[in-house]
Amino acid sequence: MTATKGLEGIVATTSSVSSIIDDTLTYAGYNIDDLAENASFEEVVYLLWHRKLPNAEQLNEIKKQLAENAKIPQQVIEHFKSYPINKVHPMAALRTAVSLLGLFDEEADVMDTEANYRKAIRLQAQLPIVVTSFARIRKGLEPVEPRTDLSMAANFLYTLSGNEPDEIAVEAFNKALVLHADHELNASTFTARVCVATLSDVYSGVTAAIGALKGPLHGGANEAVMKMLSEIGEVENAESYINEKLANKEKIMGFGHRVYRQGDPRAKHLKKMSEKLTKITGEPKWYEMSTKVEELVTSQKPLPPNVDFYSASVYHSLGIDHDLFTPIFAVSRVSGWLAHILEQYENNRLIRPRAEYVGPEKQAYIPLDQRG
Ligand SMILES: CC(=O)SCCNC(=O)CCNC(=O)[C@H](O)C(C)(C)COP(=O)(O)OP(=O)(O)OC[C@H]1O[C@@H](n2cnc3c(N)ncnc32)[C@H](O)[C@@H]1OP(=O)(O)O
Ligand SMILES: O=C([O-])CC(=O)C(=O)O
Repeated sequence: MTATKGLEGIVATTSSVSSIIDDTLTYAGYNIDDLAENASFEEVVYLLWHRKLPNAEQLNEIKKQLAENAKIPQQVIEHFKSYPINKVHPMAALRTAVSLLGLFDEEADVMDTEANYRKAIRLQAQLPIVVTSFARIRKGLEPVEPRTDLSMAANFLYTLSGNEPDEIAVEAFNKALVLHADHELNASTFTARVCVATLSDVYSGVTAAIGALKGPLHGGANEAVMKMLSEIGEVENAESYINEKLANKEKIMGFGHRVYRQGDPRAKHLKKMSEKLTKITGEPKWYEMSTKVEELVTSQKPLPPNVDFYSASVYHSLGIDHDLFTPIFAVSRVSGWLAHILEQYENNRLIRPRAEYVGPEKQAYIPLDQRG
């Protein structure tokens, strides 16, 4: 038995949710470029869960279900208020809140297909409101109730700021949600599948996935990118900053990918948005600095930017706090986690690989009083 470090190249399951073939990403066969230009996030949620685009009636139905289930229990709000609030990372709060939501869902442990679908709707609807409520409570503000007449993208921005967002912001945020929704067997999705393959419940699967997304080698990279850009500060500092990092063999956040070799197809959409939004906000330096960093990294290493790189300046331009970037990733990616969780239940087998043992062998037991 020989281990493959990081399971690179190992095909661990079949799936019809999304695919990455020859650097092309599709959701249920639909190219991400097409979806990014045309689809609403709600359509994508339906697509991932049903593997077909909804007709008008089906789209209205899922929108209605999501809108009707968006309010979060008061107990979650009270829980947030009890935290050492400024010391808690919003991803930790989200992870805890999803676990808590499970306590107030009477169907949490009901395992039939219909009940699991209803839980998927509730989680998809409530996650954005969990994030925006936490973001407001830590600033001493009351949560804003979601509106039933707004899209998911608009409702997120509305419940975050309390003001109805403009069309450009909603369009950009919707596109970001579409682009982050699913990505084959990434680390958090794999985590979710491993968890529910024990026949554990949907809340456990999503809680586990949030934990995996939090790390800076995965979803946490978008916050780390903004930290790096803030440290660089001005375009003219980029060269010395990046060269020093590369010379010290430090990783540049937002670059590289386990699967893509030629580049992440989502990055170009976020790059375009970054250019547009940073101009609108009068802070083009974030885009200029980002393109300079891209030029410096790619001229020295075969490491194109991934989805996390330009999303940082996009979210910053929308006025979003930097530590909410990864929770926003989760607000979108929960759609993919749920699609994979439902798919896992439909054709389940326990996921239990092997380890190549590299420890000492044939040890004789030493009584406690004889050990050094
Ligand atoms: C949504 C997402 O999860 S997208 C990914 C988000 N994560 C990041 O942006 C963090 C930065 N990137 C990385 O850490 C990696 O590229 C990963 C985690 C995305 C992929 O990792 P892996 O496929 O395991 O590649 P691994 O980390 O083994 O790197 C291979 C080589 O490339 C180098 N490398 C990989 N990424 C980077 C980077 N961003 N900056 C500098 N060097 C890098 C490594 O140092 C290593 O070099 P070596 O062979 O000389 O030791
Ligand atoms: O697929 C991966 O390894 C990481 C990624 O890009 C994602 O989850 O969107």
